[in-house]
This record gives sequence, structure tokens and C-alpha cells, in this order.
Amino acid sequence: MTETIAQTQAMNLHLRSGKEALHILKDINFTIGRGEVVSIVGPSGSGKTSMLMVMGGLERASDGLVSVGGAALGGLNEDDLADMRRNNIGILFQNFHLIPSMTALENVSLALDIAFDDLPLNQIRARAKAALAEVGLAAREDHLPSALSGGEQQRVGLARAIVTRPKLLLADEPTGNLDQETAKSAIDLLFNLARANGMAVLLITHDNSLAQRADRQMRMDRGELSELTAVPA
Ligand SMILES: Nc1ncnc2c1ncn2[C@@H]1O[C@H](COP(=O)(O)OP(=O)(O)OP(=O)(O)O)[C@@H](O)[C@H]1O
Repeated sequence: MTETIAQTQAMNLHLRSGKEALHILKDINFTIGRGEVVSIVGPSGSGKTSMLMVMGGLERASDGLVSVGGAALGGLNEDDLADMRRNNIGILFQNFHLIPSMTALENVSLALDIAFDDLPLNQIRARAKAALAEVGLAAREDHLPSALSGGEQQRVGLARAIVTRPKLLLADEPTGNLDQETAKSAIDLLFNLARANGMAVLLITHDNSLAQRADRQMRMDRGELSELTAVPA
């Protein structure tokens, strides 16, 4: 049995919109193991991003258990939650979210600097350079995001997400802004890095062909998460 990296048990998320109480995530029981890639598909507004926010410690569940790297998030105060996030979790966004005034190397270095405040500068640079090399961007490390293509920016985003060696990588529509071919090579890279580093990956996507490449496929529908089983041919 593989090591459990993250899980939820009987987890619910309620949010309030004006006077209306919304039940966004409903009784979610989910487990992801070391090195496992799990995809979640589902209609717009069904709760996929909310699930990712809860798993990433960016949104607190209303009830039930959420644990990442063996720590129950509900029992952590804000500082400990932030530490847990920085040390265990990487996030890859659809819009890359790079800092426009910083070079590729500075963007990746910043994530490390924030995660480990006592890491010497020369080690930060060396590790950030190595992460950029891993995504094939060693030659572009001094470029600003505006001088990089969409695919390259997403690779910088990937280098930034993995530079801290997170146990769990959360990816929200990571190829949504890329053309098909660039998207495919970005995902090949993501999967290869995840497998090489034993990272668990939770991938949200609208793209069925992408979802099918995961080890396990799940579907979110009106806040309910279910396992998708392969339909026999
Ligand atoms: N902060 C919030 N306050 C109130 N409602 C919210 C909040 N965040 C999300 N919602 C609602 O929760 C529901 C789920 O949203 P979520 O973004 O998780 O869906 P999604 O499946 O990721 O959608 P998409 O595929 O369009 O990104 C939606 O009805 C949304 O309007």
C-alpha cells in the first residue's frame, strides 16, 4: 500500500453568498497516495477549484477531516497552516501567476526563499537554476515573463511549483491557456516530473483526453465527488 499523501473524510464546505448558504462540497471522501496522479473533471461551478483550495489549505473545510502529509489541517493555526502549505504543497495555475517584474530565475527563487527562510542565497539560486533546467529552461532564466511564450511561462510556473519538492502538486486547468501541442508537452513534463519525484498530483481539467492520462479519474458534480470507472468497450 502506498503512503497516503493527502486525504479527506466526510469533508463539507459551506460558503455564504449574501443571505444564501451554499453547500459547495458535499461529504467528500478522497485519498491520494505518493506518486499518484488523480484527475478531476466536471461542469463549471461544480466545486473543482473549491476542492483544490481545501486540499491546498487555502480554504478551510466547514467540517470533516482534511489531512496533508499526515497533518490534520483543521487543527493548525494560520501560521502552521502557511508553513505546511509552503513545505508540502505546490500549486500550478492556469494563468501562471508569475511576477511580471521578476526574471524566471527570480520567480522560482522567491518560492524557495519564502518556503525556507534560512536557506543561504547561493543555495536558493542553485536549486532554482536546477529546477529551471529540469523544465528545459536553463537558457531562459534571465528572461522576464513577458519575453517568454505561454508554454515557457507555464514551465516556469512548474519549476516554481516543484522547486520546494512538495509532496502534493495541485494543478488547476494548467493547460487551459495553451494550444494543444504545447499543452501536451507541458503535461508530459508534469507527469514525468511527478513520477520522477514521487509527487502526488491532483489535476483539475476540462480536457477529457488529459484526464484519461491520470492513474485515477474522478468527477465532480454539484459538489459530489465520485470515482469514474472505465466503461467497457
Ligand atoms: N468565495 C465564494 N463565495 C461564494 N460562493 C463561492 C465562492 N467560491 C466559489 N463559490 C461558488 O462555489 C461553486 C463552485 O465553484 P468552483 O470554482 O469550485 O467550481 P469549478 O468546478 O472549479 O468551476 P470552473 O470549472 O468554472 O472553474 C460555484 O457555484 C461558485 O459560484
